[in-house]
Amino acid sequence: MEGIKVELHRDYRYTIDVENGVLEELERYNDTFFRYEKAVIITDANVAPLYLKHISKQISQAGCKVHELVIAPGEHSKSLAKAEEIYHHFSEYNMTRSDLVVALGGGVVGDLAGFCASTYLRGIDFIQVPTTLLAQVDSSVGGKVGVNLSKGKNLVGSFYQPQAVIVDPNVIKTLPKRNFSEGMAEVIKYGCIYDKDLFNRLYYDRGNEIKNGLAEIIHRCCAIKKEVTEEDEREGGLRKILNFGHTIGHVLEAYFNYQKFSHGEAVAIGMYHITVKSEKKGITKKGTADKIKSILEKNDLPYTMPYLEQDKVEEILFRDKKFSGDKITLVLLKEIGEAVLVKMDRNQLIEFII
Ligand SMILES: NC(=O)c1ccc[n+]([C@@H]2O[C@H](COP(=O)([O-])OP(=O)(O)OC[C@H]3O[C@@H](n4cnc5c(N)ncnc54)[C@H](O)[C@@H]3O)[C@@H](O)[C@H]2O)c1
Ligand SMILES: O=C(O)C(=O)C[C@@H](O)[C@H](O)[C@H](O)COP(=O)(O)O
Ligand SMILES: [Zn+2]
Repeated sequence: MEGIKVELHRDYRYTIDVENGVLEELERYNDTFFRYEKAVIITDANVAPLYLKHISKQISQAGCKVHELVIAPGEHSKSLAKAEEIYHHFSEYNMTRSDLVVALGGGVVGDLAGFCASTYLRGIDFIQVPTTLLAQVDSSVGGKVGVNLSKGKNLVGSFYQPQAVIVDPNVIKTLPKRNFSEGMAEVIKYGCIYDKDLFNRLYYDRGNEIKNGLAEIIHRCCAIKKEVTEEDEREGGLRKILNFGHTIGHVLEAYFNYQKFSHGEAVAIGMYHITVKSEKKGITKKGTADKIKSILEKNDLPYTMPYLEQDKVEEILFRDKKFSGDKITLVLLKEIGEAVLVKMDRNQLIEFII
């Protein structure tokens, strides 16, 4: 019998607006909000007192009934237990497929709210309003949503694109310094894997230039992520480069039960450590790791690998999503601005990590 062809078109589009003050002018999105009967804004307890009231009012004024859900801040909220709580709230609010979820917060809120939106009723539209630097340059774009398990980062999730991403760099003014540095780790990542000019800008920056030019830097990072995810939405190949530093980073986060290192800090250590190793193996141009270290130091990010017990590391490491069978694709640098994907087995991987 002849095979049955199912041809699904993927002409899905969304806009990422990066603009200082855009949250003050949310009425620009009235037509979008008006399409929905109800909206549930999910945020955390640090962001709520700063921005929730204002956003809630703006969305209600567009004619959409608003519910507010405030979760505890921190990585531990990115869990199946929290997702289940949120599903119960959705059902109390009688959410239907003509309603909307708004993720107002950092990467934790975005990943969790996006995951709930992608799974409740098999999918409700959602909009990302990222409020950390990390979320503005990375997590709000590209559609990876999910939650952690104690055994590993983002082990449960899906690819589910937002309807819009609304980025107001002004909100970064209230972000604590440590959280700003965490976002810089992902900015540095983009420089390492894709954009030598961006890397050099960070490398030669003497202080205020980055902060003064933040909107432009956020815009550049979103544009890079757009290019990569448009070419490879579901991480079949190219998209893996966005995982530079993350193989080690995710191990560090889970190893210490998401308490010692934040995501950005763990990725910072991962980028430096893997580059030191790949320089030694002759894959990366000499001097690259030192350059990365210098930018990490300047941004108050860690780079030293803590002591880790090998069997505990292996238990987490071998669940990395870049494994296919017994081979993993590791993201390394050829030089600054150019990533390479290298396939290796478990033993070779251990050599890179320990
Ligand atoms: N989906 C993706 O593609 C992707 C990409 C990168 C990272 N991530 C995920 O993102 C998460 C990390 O995100 P994060 O670094 O934004 O952490 P986060 O969401 O925990 O936010 C960091 C802290 O900043 C506070 N905060 C947020 N906005 C603020 C503001 N404007 N003013 C004051 N305080 C504010 C939060 O309450 C929190 O305490 C991790 O779970 C990581 O795995 C996902
Ligand atoms: O969008 C991507 O693709 C990334 O890898 C971006 C990463 O910065 C991000 O931390 C992502 O959540 C990692 O995804 P995972 O699939 O490795 O868990
Ligand atoms: Zn990341």
